[in-house]
Amino acid sequence: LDVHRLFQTLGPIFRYDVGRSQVVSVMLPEDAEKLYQVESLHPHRRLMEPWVAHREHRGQKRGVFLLNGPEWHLNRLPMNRSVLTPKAAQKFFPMVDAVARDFSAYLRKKMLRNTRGSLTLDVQPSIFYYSIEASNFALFGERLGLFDQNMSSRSLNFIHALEVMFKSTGQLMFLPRSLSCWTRPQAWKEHFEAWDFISEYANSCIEKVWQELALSPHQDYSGIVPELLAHKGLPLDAIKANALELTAGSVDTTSFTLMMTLFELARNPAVQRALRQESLAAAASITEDPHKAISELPLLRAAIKETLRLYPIGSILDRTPPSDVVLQNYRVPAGTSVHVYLYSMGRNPAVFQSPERYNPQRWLDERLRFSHLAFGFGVRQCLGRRLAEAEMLLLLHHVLKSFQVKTLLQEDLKMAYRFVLMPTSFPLLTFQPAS
Ligand code: HEC
Ligand SMILES: C[C@@H](NS(C)(=O)=O)c1cncc(N2C(=O)c3ccc(Cl)cc3C2(C)C)c1
Repeated sequence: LDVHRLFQTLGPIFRYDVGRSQVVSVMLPEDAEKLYQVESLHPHRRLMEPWVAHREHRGQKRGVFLLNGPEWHLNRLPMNRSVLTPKAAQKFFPMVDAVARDFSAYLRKKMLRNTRGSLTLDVQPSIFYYSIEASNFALFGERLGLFDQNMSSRSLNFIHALEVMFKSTGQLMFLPRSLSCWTRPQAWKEHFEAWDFISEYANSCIEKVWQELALSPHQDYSGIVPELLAHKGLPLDAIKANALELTAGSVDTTSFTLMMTLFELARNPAVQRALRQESLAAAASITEDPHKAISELPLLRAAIKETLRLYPIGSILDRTPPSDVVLQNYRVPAGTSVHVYLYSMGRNPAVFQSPERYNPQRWLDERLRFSHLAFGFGVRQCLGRRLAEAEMLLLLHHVLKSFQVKTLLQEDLKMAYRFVLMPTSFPLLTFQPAS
């Protein structure tokens, strides 16, 4: 938010020094496009030092997020095949769909317990459980049953470990370790403990699938990680490192985007009604083939883009261009770290008309060039994009088809940057059968 104010006083580009390193900050689509045009086959991102420190301390390999250069490329290609291609999506959409339907049934069951036939709750725990349940099923082919029993302690501990890891990341990522190990020793301790739990959680999921496949080689598709293990496109320790990123990276990202979408739909009933109509019309064909949600729900896809415009959970794109690049008439030398601020881009009236309005239709009406950057750009864009879209599209489709969501709160929510951009608090939402 400070950077957002800086752009308003300094203009669309500025440079600041953090210790020894310089960062150039931009927020216009044209500058993001220039970075895309000069990037190499292995686009370079500055690494998250606290995360790398943990991997080195534990002698663990790194996943694609923490790699650069040829090693990144060697990992990214087999990962794309199992996670990002339409062929892969065709296989895991039905698995996510089953979980989204269970979530909708779970809401209905709780609604029927209420004499007024409505359900008012803090939706955050339920949404977090949904994204863990859906991702675990798509990744490992196993249902955790989080909607059946009440809050399982193992998943609660996993969510808590992620929360501690993200919070300490936000505290440590802007300072060199040589400094922060003295100024924030407690944050480092919490950071490593959280990572140890997260790694153990993800590794136990992989060990179970590894053992099952070793004992009885399974022929047909049973999830993303079994596919990676069967294809042998990567050594086991590289698969473990990447599966850790997919497991841990699929919780807060989709959960907060879903929560912010439900909140905006609750305070924009006209938009919510239009989406309900679209979902009711598409319901039959999505029942027949859940992957059709991609083509049959254009307004809902636009609503997700609109949520990510106002609340980009990955709010800073980071590139180190391999050659000099001119941004806003300044020559930025090769090797300079450049940040693209999506929060400021999304709220810039020069880029989006009446930016404060939640208006998904804008994505269907206007030609918005290089303006949907919420998943990044180029070959280094978000690896989990298709799984994220599946989880968000299908949950919203099944919920909006059957229920209306309302809230008393009409004011904007205060957002905080804890590596993931997230709301500092979240209002009660009320679900009722769609009238
Ligand atoms: C299942 C895992 C997963 C999910 C879910 C996921 N991501 Fe990602 N995302 C990744 C990984 C892995 C990377 C690192 C890719 C790389 O560096 O090659 C990444 C990278 C990114 C980047 C940086 C891209 C770039 O060009 O530098 C952005 C932005 C991003 N994700 C946004 C999102 C958003 C927005 C969502 C959901 C609303 C999301 N991600 C959900 C796994 C995921
Ligand atoms: C929030 C946004 N930041 S970003 C990548 O744009 O700068 C983002 C987008 N997509 C995925 C993530 N991940 C996580 O949350 C996460 C947790 C633990 C691990 Cl081991 C790996 C991850 C990744 C980086 C996949 C984060």
